[in-house]
Amino acid sequence: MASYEVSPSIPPEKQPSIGLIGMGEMGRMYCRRFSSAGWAHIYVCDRPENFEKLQADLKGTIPTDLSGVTVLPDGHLVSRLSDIIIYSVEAEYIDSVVADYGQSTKVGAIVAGQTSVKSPEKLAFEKYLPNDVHIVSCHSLHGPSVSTEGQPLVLIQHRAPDWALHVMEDLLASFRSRYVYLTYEEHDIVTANTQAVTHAAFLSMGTAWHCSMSYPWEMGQYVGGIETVKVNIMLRIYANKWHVYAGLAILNPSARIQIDQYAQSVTEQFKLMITGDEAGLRKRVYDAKEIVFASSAQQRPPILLSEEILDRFSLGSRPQTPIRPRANSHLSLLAMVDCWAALRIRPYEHLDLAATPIFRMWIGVAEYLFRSNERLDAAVQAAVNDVSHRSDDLEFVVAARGWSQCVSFGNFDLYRERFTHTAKFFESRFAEANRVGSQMIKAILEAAP
Ligand SMILES: NC(=O)C1=CN([C@@H]2O[C@H](COP(=O)(O)OP(=O)(O)OC[C@H]3O[C@@H](n4cnc5c(N)ncnc54)[C@H](OP(=O)(O)O)[C@@H]3O)[C@@H](O)[C@H]2O)C=CC1
Ligand SMILES: O=C(O)C(=O)Cc1ccc(O)cc1
Repeated sequence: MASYEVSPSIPPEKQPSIGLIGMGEMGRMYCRRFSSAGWAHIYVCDRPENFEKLQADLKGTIPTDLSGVTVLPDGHLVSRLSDIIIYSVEAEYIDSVVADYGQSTKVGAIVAGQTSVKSPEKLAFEKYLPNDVHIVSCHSLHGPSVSTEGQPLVLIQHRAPDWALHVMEDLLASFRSRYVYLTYEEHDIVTANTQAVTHAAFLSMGTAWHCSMSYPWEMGQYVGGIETVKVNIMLRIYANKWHVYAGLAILNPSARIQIDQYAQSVTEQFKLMITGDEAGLRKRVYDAKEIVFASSAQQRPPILLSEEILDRFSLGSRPQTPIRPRANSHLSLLAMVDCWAALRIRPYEHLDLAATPIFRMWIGVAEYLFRSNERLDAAVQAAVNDVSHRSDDLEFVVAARGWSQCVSFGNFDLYRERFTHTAKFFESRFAEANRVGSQMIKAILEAAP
């Protein structure tokens, strides 16, 4: 394929053909977007054994939207026919899938991967793709149910001339996403800082609540304001596919360092709490605040809406008479900022460049606590002096260390067990959480400056 105008408005016979290998959540989302943008030749496949089911699914659910789409039995057929190919398969399998289909790639085609972690994808593409095809990879930095509009979309021009990058830009233009140009290596460092460590915090919350056998928002406690954000995002993550989180944590060489530091920050702060070292904890918290928030936060409007507006997205029934929040140790947040400080991670730089919606909200929650010395002092006070938080905090320490150990062992089976075990505990709440969580994310993103 040579350079040419790429737009769904040119005659169909002049349009490039698009191939999608892997028709799970992300593959289907891309397929729907390409089809409704008017691209005329879209070839898609999943595993061969899913061929009939995929045909039925695409017919049954949205018949009118999916014009231009042809379902094929496997990736060889897609690869032979397509000028631009996007692999959207599990990170764990990218090597074997590209090993199978890579040799069938059409001469001169452009190949991309949607994988959340790029190190294995890069190796697989370099190893198995013929030299006469171009590599321009991509990564939409949001989940399949979030609108693509305005969200960061990473483009990686790896083994390709400039015209091939422009073809990808034109192909994806209808998404109205914001392109972020990175190398493969930069991508993995940024996403370790933003996604992997953030997920570790939310996964730990879920594990801790599961181990306490509690749905905190149904226990008559105050779960409004920033607690609402924590609960909604935790549920959103456990409602997603386990392999997405396992892949980006285990296969990203940088992520282990971040996740390990988070567990260490949690543990060290907890030790200050239980030894009654209020001055030590306060110093540690304020030192971290100075490093992470000193300049950036004060000049920006807050990310989150007011606590009252966040209350609207609370799960469960709301009490007649509002319960005021009890002071909380906020261990998960104190440790997040401690971890950013220890690793010299600058969350606001990532926010501007390549933040996922979840990372944006997580900074928002941390910022809410750290912007106010009054709230921060209350958290430190409660952490050291109010023993009623101890059992929750202890569960959180154990959970954070467990996730860190699991990732450092690189064990996908253990990760799946841990994830699905807790996901089951929360399963009956996913539908409501997805509905309310989507509204919350939309409201927060729309309010973003
Ligand atoms: N979900 C998310 O929020 C995001 C995910 N991503 C990334 O996108 C990729 C896909 O994720 P997602 O769509 O969520 O995951 P899904 O599990 O929903 O989709 C992956 C699909 O690829 C299929 N597949 C596996 N092997 C093959 C093969 N040999 N040929 C064709 N299809 C195959 C899988 O089949 P089977 O299930 O049978 O294995 C599955 O249907 C992952 O790398 C993920 O990290 C990126 C951004 C956001
Ligand atoms: O926003 C998040 O962190 C999510 O959990 C959704 C997500 C998951 C995987 C990606 O590669 C990109 C986005």
